[in-house]
Amino acid sequence: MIDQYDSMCFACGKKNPIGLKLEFKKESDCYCTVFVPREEHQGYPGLIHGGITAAILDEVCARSVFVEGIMAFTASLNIRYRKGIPIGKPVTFSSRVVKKRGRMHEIEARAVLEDGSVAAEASAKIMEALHQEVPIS
Ligand SMILES: CCCCCCCCCC(=O)SCCNC(=O)CCNC(=O)[C@H](O)C(C)(C)COP(=O)(O)OP(=O)(O)OC[C@H]1O[C@@H](n2cnc3c(N)ncnc32)[C@H](O)[C@@H]1OP(=O)(O)O
Repeated sequence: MIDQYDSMCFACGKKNPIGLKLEFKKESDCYCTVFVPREEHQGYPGLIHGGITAAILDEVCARSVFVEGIMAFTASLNIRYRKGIPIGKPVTFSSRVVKKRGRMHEIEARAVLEDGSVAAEASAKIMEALHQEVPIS
């Protein structure tokens, strides 16, 4: 069912022709995806556009709630860009839940380069929707 639901998502939709087609996996205490930026994701020459980084950080945060079968929206997203992310090299984006209070999930995420250095960090507030109509099992 999730495939049907997310087919046109810019970040993860398998049918979105201009999408990033990210695939995610859940590990013990985090949720992650690996992305290799291409030239069309560039801002300054040789470096990924910060908006693409933001989109992936947003996705890895919100989706970590969504995969639990909870319809939720990003209420806020704060990013610290520490290093430029080069085109053509794998970047690992991961998130973890820090706190949950009521409908609000506080999530932290990071983008890590091949050499293990942190290129970007994010903190997000992901709010459960009032009407939970998520067509996933
Ligand atoms: C398809 C498969 C892929 C799935 C992954 C998709 C990933 C995509 C993730 C996204 O990018 S979602 C798109 C970007 N986000 C949005 O478009 C959300 C737009 N905003 C909203 O829909 C609503 O504002 C929102 C659902 C976030 C909250 O509205 P509600 O009506 O549910 O809550 P309300 O505004 O009444 O606030 C409830 C409480 O939370 C508090 N609150 C709301 N936003 C807050 C915030 N940002 N920070 C702190 N507190 C906040 C608010 O003050 C209040 O506190 P109290 O209960 O104490 O009064």
